[in-house]
Amino acid sequence: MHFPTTEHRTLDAHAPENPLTRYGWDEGFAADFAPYSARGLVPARVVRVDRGRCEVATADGGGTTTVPASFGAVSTHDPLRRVCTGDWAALDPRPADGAGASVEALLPRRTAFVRSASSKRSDAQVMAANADLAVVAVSLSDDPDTGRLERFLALAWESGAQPLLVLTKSDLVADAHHLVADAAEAAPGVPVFAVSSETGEGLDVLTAALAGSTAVLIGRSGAGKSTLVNALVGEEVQQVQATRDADGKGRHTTTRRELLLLPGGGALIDTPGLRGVGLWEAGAGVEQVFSEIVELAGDCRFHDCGHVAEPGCVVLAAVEEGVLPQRRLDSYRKLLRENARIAARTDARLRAEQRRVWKQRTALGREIQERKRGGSPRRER
Ligand SMILES: Nc1nc2c(ncn2[C@@H]2O[C@H](COP(=O)(O)OP(=O)(O)OP(=O)(O)O)[C@@H](O)[C@H]2O)c(=O)[nH]1
Ligand SMILES: [Zn+2]
Repeated sequence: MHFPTTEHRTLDAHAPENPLTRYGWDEGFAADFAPYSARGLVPARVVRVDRGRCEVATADGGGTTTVPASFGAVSTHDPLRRVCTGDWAALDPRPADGAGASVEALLPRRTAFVRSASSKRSDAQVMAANADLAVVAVSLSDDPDTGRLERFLALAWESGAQPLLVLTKSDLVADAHHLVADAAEAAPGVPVFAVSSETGEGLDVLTAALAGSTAVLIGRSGAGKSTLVNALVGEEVQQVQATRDADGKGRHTTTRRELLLLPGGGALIDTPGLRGVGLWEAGAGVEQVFSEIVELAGDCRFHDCGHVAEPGCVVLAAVEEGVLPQRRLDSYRKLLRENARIAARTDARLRAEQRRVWKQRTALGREIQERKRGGSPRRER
């Protein structure tokens, strides 16, 4: 049978698929969105944030729209509440005042990949929202740095997404098998893939693992992330992207921290190479990375055992018996300490913020008192 393409569409018995399904829209998000639908708002996925503007994909038309990244009545200084790539936004497509479309609210994030913005400051930075998978890319050609891998995995777990470990550049090593085994030891509960973007080895398996999910790709600079993204996205999608540009020029470079659709299904959020990653309140993530130690620790005599020299310490016994590598225990302690330091810094920041709010309130209180006494307020608020 042969149908002309247009007729084929109208004859199709199935309801047309919501274009946002490709972007990860599902029943759960639809349920969260119901109150916004009632207000005439439409769902949109943030595919890119850049200098106060964000690019969003909506259900109508094949393209994306650029709207201001700020939202809500109150502008917030809390970085965790800023629009970020992967967010689901409630968009007002046609505000009454005739202004352009705007973001009115964000759906609650299922997951958030957060790191501290710099090692010196206690700022959090959300790199990606609503990723189902957190793909940690590590090059097989680099000297293995298990400590760094464990740190990346702690962040990945902490995001709430399921971590995957992708060992890149497999074409550069003769025997990847033992390297894969070493990495797997540091990554309990994490599926491990060895791939080469050069030869294509392992890409089909990875493509299948990513299908139907939103994944965020993280890893240090030079790990081969861009090359992997290009290999996974392929020529075809780049062209689709190019033709949908309004000016018809198209983009030929991959913009970092952009949500890209994969031809095999699913979406991928690329992030810029992280020279180092600071943990951000990653206590739960650290416990996940060292789940075998946490499990052992449940049998230590003291429930607050530090696994240093305590009697009846099952963790130390496991090291003694050669079941648990000493390196793993050292690494665990190191990341716990680092996380505690960051938590303390965050507390200090919160205290400072509370002081500021308290000062404002006192000033406001004074103003009200003065007004009651008939004095004029000292400043407009
Ligand atoms: N042989 C080989 N080289 C690769 C492979 N993947 C990436 N490379 C090379 O590794 C280098 C770094 O790759 P990129 O893709 O730029 O790494 P990146 O992780 O995106 O780095 P940043 O952009 O700094 O975050 C480049 O010279 C790539 O050509 C691979 O599978 N095999
Ligand atoms: Zn112990």
